[in-house]
Amino acid sequence: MATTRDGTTDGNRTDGASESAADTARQQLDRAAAHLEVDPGIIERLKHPTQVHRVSIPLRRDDGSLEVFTGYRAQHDDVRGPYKGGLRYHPAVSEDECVGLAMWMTWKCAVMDLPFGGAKGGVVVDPKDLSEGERERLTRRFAEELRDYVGPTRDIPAPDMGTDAQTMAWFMDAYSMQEGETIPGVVTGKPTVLGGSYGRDAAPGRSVAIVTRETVEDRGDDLADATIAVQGFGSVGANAARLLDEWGADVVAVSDVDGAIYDPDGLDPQVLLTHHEEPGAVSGYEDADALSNDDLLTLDVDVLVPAAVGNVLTADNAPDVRADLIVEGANGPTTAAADAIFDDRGIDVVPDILANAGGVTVSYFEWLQHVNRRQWTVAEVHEELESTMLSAWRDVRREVRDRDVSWREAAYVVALSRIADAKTARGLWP
Ligand SMILES: NC(=O)C1=CN([C@@H]2O[C@H](COP(=O)(O)OP(=O)(O)OC[C@H]3O[C@@H](n4cnc5c(N)ncnc54)[C@H](OP(=O)(O)O)[C@@H]3O)[C@@H](O)[C@H]2O)C=CC1
Ligand SMILES: O=C(O)CCC(=O)C(=O)O
Repeated sequence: MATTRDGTTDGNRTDGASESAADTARQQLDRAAAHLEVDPGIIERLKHPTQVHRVSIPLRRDDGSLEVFTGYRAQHDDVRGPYKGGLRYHPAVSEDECVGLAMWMTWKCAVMDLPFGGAKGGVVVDPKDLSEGERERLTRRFAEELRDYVGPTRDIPAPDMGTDAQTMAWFMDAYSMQEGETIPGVVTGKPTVLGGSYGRDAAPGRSVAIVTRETVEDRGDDLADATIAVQGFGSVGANAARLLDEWGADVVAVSDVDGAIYDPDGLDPQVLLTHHEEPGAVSGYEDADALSNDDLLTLDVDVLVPAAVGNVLTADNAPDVRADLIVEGANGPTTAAADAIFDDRGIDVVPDILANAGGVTVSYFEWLQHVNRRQWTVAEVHEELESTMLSAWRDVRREVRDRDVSWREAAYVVALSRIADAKTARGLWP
């Protein structure tokens, strides 16, 4: 059983809630399927991953001792293209969490109309407890253990929580050494010197900001008048907060794993540093009020952006949430029970599979750049991302209006229709 950084010991949870990521994903699938005429066999099939690989990763620690870590790669569905999804290093990683996250990747790639399926993996480890050398050795051994299951046309990992471009470079190098040739296409989210795309690091946060801007304006409000609370000031949260601030919104609260800071007059996310930039900088910040991560979620703000871990919005705190709009930066921050409460309370929740999809979208751009052997400028990446996000956001909004359903159901309707059509066209799918 894993011990999480916040002290809980439930192997499937990051917050001790009773709904696992796979439970949530299956309940969301059932709710959305009710709006579509899809063969029930296809829906049943989509409740199960195609394969889950569990590997043991021996690591020689710097002090000479040997520790064995557990890693997973869940491959959910590949009807539309190779499996695609990140690798997470976090103490609460579990098989069940990887399965739920892999399911969300399948819908995310379909809602963005990308030619990929869904996968997710990770290692049960707190990367902050490892030296850089230990992280490199762990990643190389993980890549060796996954060698038979990944590849540019099979399954393409990318960064997620606790991993970054450097992790992808080590993974790509270890895989390439085993294969006997350089194979950059085995991962995306690489450093740009190895064929990575400009703008990939900031892309999930950028898409959260774009989706927030569009949805706020669609509700008839002005982004410049909006107050925003962001849970998690890491890759997704900090990039979203900085862009929203640049576009005129007031980011009044942000947090890291140790707690939140709040200033009703607005923080300056441009000067606040992430843990990666300076460890402890957010919770150690002194010119704002200190709050708990739980308190941040119930602040009286216009927009709440949960951008840290899963299952933070539950049946327990959903009745106390005061935001009018929730935009999911993290994967799976809202349990199905909380979703139903938000529905009843008229609080719109723009789902993860649309909001944070900028990451996998720029991963797709990286793949295109690799195939064409031409690197795009950051301006080209931003322009393409903006237009791809707007097109997906409009597809989903059309379903929200036409079917009078929630944003999550609408996004699932778009995704599921495309997946079901692909399964039907390929034929004999069972
Ligand atoms: N990176 C990517 O490409 C993508 C990530 N996502 C999702 O976004 C979420 C965040 O990922 P990412 O930004 O990459 O991760 P990072 O590790 O860069 O940042 C995570 C942030 O959340 C904080 N945090 C960690 N644990 C907790 C906790 N228990 N309670 C509150 N805050 C916590 C961290 O604090 P501290 O700084 O102290 O560590 C950090 O500020 C995840 O759900 C991930 O799956 C979605 C799409 C793409
Ligand atoms: O870029 C990718 O392939 C995957 C990103 C990811 O893991 C996610 O969107 O949750």
